[in-house]
Amino acid sequence: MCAKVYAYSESLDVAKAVGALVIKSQNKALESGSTFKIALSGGSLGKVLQKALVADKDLASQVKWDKWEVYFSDERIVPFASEDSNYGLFKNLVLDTLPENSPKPKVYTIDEDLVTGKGGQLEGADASKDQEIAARYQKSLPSDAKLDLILLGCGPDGHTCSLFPGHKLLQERTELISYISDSPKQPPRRITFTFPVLEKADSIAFVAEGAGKAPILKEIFGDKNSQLPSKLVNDITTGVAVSWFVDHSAIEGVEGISVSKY
Ligand SMILES: O=C1O[C@H](COP(=O)(O)O)[C@@H](O)[C@H](O)[C@H]1O
Repeated sequence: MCAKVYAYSESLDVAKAVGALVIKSQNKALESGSTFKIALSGGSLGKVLQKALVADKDLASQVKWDKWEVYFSDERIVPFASEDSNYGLFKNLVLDTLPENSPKPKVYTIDEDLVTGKGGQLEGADASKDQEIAARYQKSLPSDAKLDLILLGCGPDGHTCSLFPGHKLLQERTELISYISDSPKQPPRRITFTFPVLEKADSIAFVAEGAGKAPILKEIFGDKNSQLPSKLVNDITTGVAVSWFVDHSAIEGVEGISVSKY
């Protein structure tokens, strides 16, 4: 495992470091291409992105939104207006706060019509529909499925994206985006990146903060035999650069890491 760990005492400093990584990754992508392909997660990452890309005026001034192509590493199968929507979180905390005249990114979302049907209400669980939602989202990926940067969270159980411990999706090698109907974390219906997409990325960065994450980070970094999803991402050997941006409370008592400052 060669994941780099960047640790800070203050949450704002974590956000600033994540913002600096995003800008560095953006500029690297634009040296050789016309767009910056980034995948975002939901959960606690929402507020980190708001601090990094909106509230921090220096970093915000460096974001070339019109060059961005935004994907979601996982998405809950709920209406966009739901508080559970990862897209809805990014829209509320970042997109809707951009100035009226600001360039806007191209954002790839799941097909909400498939989520709500004609009635506009969330329809019941239906594996074939969730498979269709995943398949359609997979079609929105770049043809080579290569993303420049994937920002991931790490749940208290070690899940990342919507890849949960012990789930068969950890072994999925064909579908780039698959679905889960029985997520152990609410809501139950989700789509998620699978490892073939993660393995193709140029760079992956986890963001994990708070003492509540220390126990799982102890396993992720301390147990070489751990099969936790976040640990398996650390173990990817396809050349993707994996890093962690944490606060000191999240790594309290965690062994097996050498801490840097970004
Ligand atoms: O359910 C989810 O959880 C993970 C981790 O969230 P966090 O709040 O513990 O950082 C998140 O990365 C993922 O996008 C989300 O669907």
